[in-house]
Amino acid sequence: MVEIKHLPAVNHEFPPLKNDLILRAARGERTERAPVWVMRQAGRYLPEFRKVREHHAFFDICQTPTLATKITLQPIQRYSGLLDAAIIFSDILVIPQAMGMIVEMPEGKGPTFPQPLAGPDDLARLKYPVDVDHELGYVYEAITMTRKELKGEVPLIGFCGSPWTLMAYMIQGGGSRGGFHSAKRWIFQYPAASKDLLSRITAVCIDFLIGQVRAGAQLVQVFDSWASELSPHDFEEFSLPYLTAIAREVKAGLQAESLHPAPMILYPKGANYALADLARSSGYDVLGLDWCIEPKVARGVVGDLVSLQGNIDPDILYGGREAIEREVKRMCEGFRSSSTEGPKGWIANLGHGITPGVDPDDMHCFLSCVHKYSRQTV
Ligand SMILES: Cc1c2[nH]c(c1CCC(=O)O)Cc1[nH]c(c(CCC(=O)O)c1C)Cc1[nH]c(c(CCC(=O)O)c1C)Cc1[nH]c(c(C)c1CCC(=O)O)C2
Repeated sequence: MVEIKHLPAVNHEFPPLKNDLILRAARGERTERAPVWVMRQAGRYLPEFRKVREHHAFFDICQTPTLATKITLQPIQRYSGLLDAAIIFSDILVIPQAMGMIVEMPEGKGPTFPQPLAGPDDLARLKYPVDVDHELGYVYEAITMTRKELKGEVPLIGFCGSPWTLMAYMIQGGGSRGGFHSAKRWIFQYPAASKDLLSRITAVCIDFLIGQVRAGAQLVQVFDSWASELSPHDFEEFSLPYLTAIAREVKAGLQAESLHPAPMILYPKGANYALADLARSSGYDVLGLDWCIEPKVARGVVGDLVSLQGNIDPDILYGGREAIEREVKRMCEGFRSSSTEGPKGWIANLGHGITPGVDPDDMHCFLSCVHKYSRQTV
């Protein structure tokens, strides 16, 4: 059982936590089996989500705490006893909205910014400074409500996008389909303005993550989903310093307010070349892996400095039950530190978010297989 040593400044009454597996794994401890959750576990592959979505616009759901709570709980209820964490229903793009940008989410089309940032002069259009608690207070409300409704079954994860990934959307104006050429052009043509923008986003991320913990989040994850667009050199210049600042300032902020020292997870998709540096000096407790690196190689690179999360290819969920079982078994063996003991410092997950076409029963199979194959054998 996890003991919350410091009383939060906002003293919410939350039910006692019954399953702290993910918190222990995040702290690098050995666990009797791997805790498991799945990125985008509350979303379009679930018919119960699509049903709610039929009646509400995407960001209306995010901004309505009762609806966000209901959807956050959907996978926890459907996969009763199989998931070891909930992630608050929201989106990384609420930060650009808080900074004054319009973001739309037309059904089935992905995010759209009608007026993306065209050049450095457009930075003047952004709110500055941003009153994060005011702009994103609805996320905090959803977190507090969800934490109560979870009744201590599993911990609740809060999150935000990384500065680089958010900058990429704010300039590109949409999803990944057309590539991120405009955003990349900024870092080469306007490096100073790019850094100005990255610093502004970083400040919002810091306040937002601290606010989420204050509201009841027990872990936080930073999604650098488009780290894969950057060369190792550019990652070091345009992503890493901002990620590091977030970890440092969030931890300092939590300590200053005597808040729960929520473990911090970084998911730097496609930046496996940076794992050694990230483990040594980024300040995150857990590094999320995509599927392009073998677990044993990743562990070899990071040593015991951090916990790891991941990392099965999400498309394995389209491969049928036999393939799911075979590949989960292989993943569990890859993360095992000895042939008999349970895993140490490992949170099982996919290597990226679950995709909309997955059959929810195949997700069930994935979760059950993690329970079965990650268990200690003595
Ligand atoms: C890049 C990114 C985004 N959003 C997010 C990321 C990082 C994770 C990743 O890399 O996949 C993060 C995110 N988005 C959503 C959540 C909460 C749900 C959960 O994780 O369980 C989380 C953690 C809901 C969502 N975010 C979105 C939906 C579908 C929206 C709809 O119903 O139309 C949901 C449930 C829309 C969204 N939002 C975004 C895209 C590219 C899309 C369209 C593609 C897609 O659907 O995956 C931006």
